[in-house]
Amino acid sequence: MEKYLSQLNDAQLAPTIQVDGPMIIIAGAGSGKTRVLTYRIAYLMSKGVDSFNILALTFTNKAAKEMKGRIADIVGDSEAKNLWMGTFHSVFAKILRFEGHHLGYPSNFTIYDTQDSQKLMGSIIKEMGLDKDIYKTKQVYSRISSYKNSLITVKAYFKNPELMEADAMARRPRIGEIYKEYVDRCFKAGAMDFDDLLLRTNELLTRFPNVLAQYQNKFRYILVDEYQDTNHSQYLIVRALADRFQNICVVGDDAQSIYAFRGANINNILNFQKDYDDVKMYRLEQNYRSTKNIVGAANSVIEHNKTKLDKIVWTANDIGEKVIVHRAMTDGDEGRFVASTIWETKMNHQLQNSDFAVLYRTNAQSRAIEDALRKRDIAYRIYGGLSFYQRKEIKDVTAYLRLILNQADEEALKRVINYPARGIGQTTVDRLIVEANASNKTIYDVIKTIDSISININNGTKNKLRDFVTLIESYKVMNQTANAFDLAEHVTKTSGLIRELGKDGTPEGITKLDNVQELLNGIKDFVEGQLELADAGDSLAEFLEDVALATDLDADKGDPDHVALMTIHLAKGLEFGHVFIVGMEEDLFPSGMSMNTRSELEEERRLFYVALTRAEKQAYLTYTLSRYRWGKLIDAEPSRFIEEIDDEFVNITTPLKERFNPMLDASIFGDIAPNKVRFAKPKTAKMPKKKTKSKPENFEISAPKKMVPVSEAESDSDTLNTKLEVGSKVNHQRFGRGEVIKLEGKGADAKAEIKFQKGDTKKLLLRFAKLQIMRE
Ligand SMILES: Nc1ncnc2c1ncn2[C@@H]1O[C@H](COP(=O)(O)OP(=O)(O)OP(=O)(O)O)[C@@H](O)[C@H]1O
Ligand SMILES: [Mg+2]
Repeated sequence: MEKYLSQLNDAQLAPTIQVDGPMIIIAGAGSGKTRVLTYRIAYLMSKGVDSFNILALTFTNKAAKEMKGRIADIVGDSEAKNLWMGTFHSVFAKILRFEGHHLGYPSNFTIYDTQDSQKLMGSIIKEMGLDKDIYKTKQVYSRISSYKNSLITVKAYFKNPELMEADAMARRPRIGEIYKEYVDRCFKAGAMDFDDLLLRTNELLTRFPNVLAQYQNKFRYILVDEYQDTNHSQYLIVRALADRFQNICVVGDDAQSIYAFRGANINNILNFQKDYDDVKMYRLEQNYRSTKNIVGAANSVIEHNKTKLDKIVWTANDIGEKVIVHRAMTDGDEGRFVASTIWETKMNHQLQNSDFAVLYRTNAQSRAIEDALRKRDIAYRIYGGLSFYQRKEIKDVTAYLRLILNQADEEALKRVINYPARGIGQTTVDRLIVEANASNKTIYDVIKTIDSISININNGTKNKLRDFVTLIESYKVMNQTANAFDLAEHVTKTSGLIRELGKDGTPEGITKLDNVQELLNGIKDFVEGQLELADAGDSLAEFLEDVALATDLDADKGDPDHVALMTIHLAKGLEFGHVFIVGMEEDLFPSGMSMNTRSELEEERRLFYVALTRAEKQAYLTYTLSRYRWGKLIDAEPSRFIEEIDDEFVNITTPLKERFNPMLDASIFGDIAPNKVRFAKPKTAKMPKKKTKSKPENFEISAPKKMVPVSEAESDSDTLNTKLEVGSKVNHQRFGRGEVIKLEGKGADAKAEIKFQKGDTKKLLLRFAKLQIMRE
């Protein structure tokens, strides 16, 4: 048997080595679904399935990358490279590059990200003279997006009186017209938005049976992770592709379906058995990720949902610590609790920042946490905010690159036509747009033929427009021979972009310049990676596709040792040693907007289940008594979800006031970051060599000849005395036996430097070190 298969339990092994036919694995969090999917791919290849014939769809590009890396470890790099693996969006963007021409798209079509789409929608709303307070861009965008994901095309929309009526009732009777104009404009610009990547793939596979047959043959084995969160459009694509060979393996957990608000349909997983013949169903029950307490807590929560499949999740892992529930006064206090706990835990267990994650319901909650982490000098990273590639300076550079590839790209052109400023004003651009719409040409073509048309633009401006076209044409020429990096560097210099950013000497300006440099580095890496593959191909086009589909979760930028901050939605599928779920308050989590129906509330509960099950060792739940929301301090109440956890798995700590402790309270440090305090030279550097007079207060001594844990902070002070001295023999939970070589600090601040038998010397805060003292 292949060696890697021994890393699976029997229940996992069965679906892994089941080669043919439709199959579904429904199992709880942390039970190895993703591992099975990964190993199954390696197994298929070992059984002679050609790597070119396998398609694996994951929830994030990061997950695909990790999976591919793992498979490469088993089957070797060169084979793993042939696998088609990625998110629905990235895989189908790739197919549309090859096949989009059937639908009238150029192979170099642009992908509009959400920002581009919303900008275009905003300008259409403006051009149509609609009230922007009623036709709010974001709302119109999400409405149209939901039509697209339900495969309601413009044509279908206008055939459906109910939809039209619903929009009219919502005081937006002209949504249909906006929809039509938006679709036309994207098409004319040679652009697809995110929803198009699925909608057009569906259109392609439905309208062109030959194309469908070709991809059915190619993807003989299809695997889908996180199947519970597929939407209707994704569902149809998978069904169509798997229809011929029916070698489809989907894995998921109905209890982790959390994207209904974005069109995910839980019925896709519930009805899978009806969709195919002879579906093999597998269940995994053993959780390998979390402690018994975490698994127990998560199970007891999800029990409260009525709509669910019955599942068993158990673990053979340690019992671990109970889930800690902490009450804070305000969101500021909550942040300080998180930061100080991370700091102490790191110190006492010699952990990394990357062992911690802070999860929240809404992005707005990150600010208080960030402030507190910054004060303590703890490196963190926010995932899912504005991604690197969505920053203005980066979008400006990529807009030039997009325009070089596709001059029809309206959003790219509008971005750079007067940036850096070259005297082409908004009025001119508006006139160009009107002319382009009237003559059904692209804006770029209008400019190119500016001499032969009648347009109200003065000669001076016409010259500037001509210069702009000449500049872009010169880049196009360069693109035929130069690689993407050389081209991009040339563009940033000669377009005046770098000069423009350089004028701004503020720290923000400098950061922007650094970001542009970082982008260039990224392009360089990309190009070099491609050269390695001996596939220099159309490197610019591929780079831009990666950029358009990159989410912030995918970018591995900066110091990897950081605390991860993200919404729970984004944390799906991930795992961390220690997880803080903050803002456990009614109206926030569950969200105030999701308490009207049982199904909404149950989705919130599933979200909480996802959050809890990210933790391996320790989960913390925090709530506040009052919190700033919408600019006001409002009273908060603990979330109902806290009470839903069985008592045996939680430890509801005493209120903050009673826990007051100078060591933990950031205010006592003023501006000094505590981790600097930690490294500062102690004032009491010269400790007596032998019997020390200093008595760390919070320290309890064990009975003679017995190993007794030293109590923690809350110990009764009467029992706190110490005979601990230099030379004492101690035992530490993690580091084992050692000898005290130095003592310093007093009271809550007392530390001991201990030389452990394993060779390390560590300085530990006695208050939390849980030392056991060996007395002879
Ligand atoms: N048989 C096993 N032996 C040891 N570790 C395992 C085994 N199966 C899974 N694991 C580990 O347990 C953790 C959870 O596995 P995995 O991420 O595959 O679970 P999952 O079911 O996909 O979870 P989620 O529902 O959160 O996506 C991972 O760290 C994985 O490496
Ligand atoms: Mg998984």
